[in-house]
Amino acid sequence: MTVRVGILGATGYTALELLKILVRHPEVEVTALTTRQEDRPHLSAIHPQFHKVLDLHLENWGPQEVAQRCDCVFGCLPHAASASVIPEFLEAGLKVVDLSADYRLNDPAVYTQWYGGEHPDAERMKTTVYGLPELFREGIAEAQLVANPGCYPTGVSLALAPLLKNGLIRADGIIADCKSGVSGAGRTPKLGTLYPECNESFSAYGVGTHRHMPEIEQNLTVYSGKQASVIFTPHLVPMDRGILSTCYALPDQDASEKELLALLEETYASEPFVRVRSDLPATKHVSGTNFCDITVRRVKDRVLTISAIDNLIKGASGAAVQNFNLMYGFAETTALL
Ligand SMILES: NC(=O)C1=CN([C@@H]2O[C@H](COP(=O)(O)OP(=O)(O)OC[C@H]3O[C@@H](n4cnc5c(N)ncnc54)[C@H](OP(=O)(O)O)[C@@H]3O)[C@@H](O)[C@H]2O)C=CC1
Ligand SMILES: CC(=O)N[C@@H](CCC(=O)OP(=O)(O)O)C(=O)O
Repeated sequence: MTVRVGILGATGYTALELLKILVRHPEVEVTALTTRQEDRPHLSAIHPQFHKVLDLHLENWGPQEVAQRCDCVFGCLPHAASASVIPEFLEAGLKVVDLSADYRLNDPAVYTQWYGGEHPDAERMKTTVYGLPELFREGIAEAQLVANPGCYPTGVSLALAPLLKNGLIRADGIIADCKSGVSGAGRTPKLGTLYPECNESFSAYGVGTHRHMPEIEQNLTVYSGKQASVIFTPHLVPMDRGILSTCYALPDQDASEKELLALLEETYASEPFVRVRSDLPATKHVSGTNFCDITVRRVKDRVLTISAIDNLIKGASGAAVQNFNLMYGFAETTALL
């Protein structure tokens, strides 16, 4: 079976990583790439990596033109822009994996509080399946629309959720201290991601206000059944890619480091993309892969988790293909290992 795939927002970084994976996918033919540019740029002019690999032009197509050529689309658009077009693809019968934040939260009021403005498709967001298979596999295979998780919430939730659910850490007082490479901010130019602004500099941003805080809390709360409260602080690190998340939690039971590690190992024993390890994860160990590496430590009166992902792969495009594989009944690891 060949699935005809389109990518919306094909000039960006997540689209680039998606294409690198999809050209290796035996069941996929890429048939549409969109941009707002009017001059039909060739793919190799936008992403020179595909010179003599994929002979396609990017087109300023709307949903109807894309829907005629595709069975499934990956949405690589900014939030709000995404939800303004996705309903048309769903009405045309296509499957959609949305990499934006538009369908991740399940409460429209929380969306309005953190993203501003009314959600353009509020009823649908309440019931959209959240595509983090290791924690919420149920429903992905049958879903027409899957909300791909945020990059920071992926690393943090995979590390903390099993410990919380099993009563090993408390739901209150959690701190998630996270560092991201600059590609996390996308390819669209911004002052803060210009080379002289971010090179040789390490800075916090979005302190107390970052929109991934409610997404992390939602994941932990839904998975564990306990109302989680998290202080999330992201930092920008002068590297291309990768996220390292160090999380601090109060123990709920006096479990040893060995017991904490054993719980994580047991939880993820059959998960191909989560590697629980006793040594310390690093972004370099997962760069270019769909792995999330996790460890856990007891330090004084705290439990610490440390996890590493590639923001563009397990934090975005790799996870999107993992969801796509589940939605079409392909082996979950297809094109990803
Ligand atoms: N970068 C990352 O690590 C991660 C990103 N994400 C999310 O994935 C999505 C894509 O991210 P990323 O690829 O990094 O972003 P980029 O900025 O690299 O690319 C986004 C693309 O969307 C198009 N676009 C921008 N604004 C609009 C608009 N108003 N209407 C329609 N199209 C628009 C642009 O294409 P053009 O100008 O050619 O029209 C642009 O190339 C975002 O929602 C992002 O938040 C999620 C997880 C991780
Ligand atoms: C370094 C950097 O800027 N990272 C981005 C990551 C967000 C992202 O891409 O996720 P969404 O899909 O939820 O927007 C940020 O903090 O906004």
